[in-house]
Amino acid sequence: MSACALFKINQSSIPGCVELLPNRFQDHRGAFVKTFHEPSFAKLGLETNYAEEFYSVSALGVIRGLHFQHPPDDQVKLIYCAYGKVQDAVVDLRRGSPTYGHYQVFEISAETGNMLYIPSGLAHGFCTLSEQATMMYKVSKTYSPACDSGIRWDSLDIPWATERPILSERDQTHPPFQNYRSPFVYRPA
Ligand SMILES: Cc1cn([C@H]2C[C@H](O)[C@@H](COP(=O)(O)OP(=O)(O)O[C@H]3O[C@@H](C)C(=O)[C@@H](O)[C@H]3O)O2)c(=O)[nH]c1=O
Repeated sequence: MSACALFKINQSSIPGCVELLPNRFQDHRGAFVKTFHEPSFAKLGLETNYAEEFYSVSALGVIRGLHFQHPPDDQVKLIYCAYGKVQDAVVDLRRGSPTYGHYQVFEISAETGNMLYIPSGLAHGFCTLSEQATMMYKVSKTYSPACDSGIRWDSLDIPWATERPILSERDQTHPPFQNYRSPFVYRPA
């Protein structure tokens, strides 16, 4: 684990993907958490330019994913859970990466306040573990329906918390990972 003044960093097994633990100021009113600080991100070598911010609200047992935007509108994502708890998963789609085709699973929760920094070239998805979960996103490129893509949530052996998830229609039609011809190429930092 490395640290800067505002964030502790846990490296994941997938190069470039890191878990951030922001400082949490707790008092008798509740908590105060800073989720983005440009100078700290710059010092940590993380993307500082975000083009959009959005959130989703999901019921227990929902899986959203596994999503990414392909080039030229590929995105870095910074995500956290503002309410509830999710099982989050990322998959490395970067050809030539030492972890190409590997996934990593994280538990992301409002209580822990942990965040995930997801570089371009990773597919992302999550399963809601609480009655409801609100997932917050900052992304480095705006939404591009033409580049918005996915691979099937169940095409790797990710140990999802549910076998019968609530899915969007679109998420039932993505190709499996094995059939996806990835345009992403790994570039070591
Ligand atoms: C992602 C997105 C969707 N939309 C629209 C399209 C659609 O009508 C509606 C819901 O879209 P989706 O079903 O794709 O929403 P959702 O399944 O929540 O998509 C998200 O999933 C997670 C796992 C991610 O990693 C995100 O980047 C994003 O892809 O919102 C936008 O207008 N802008 C956006 O940036």
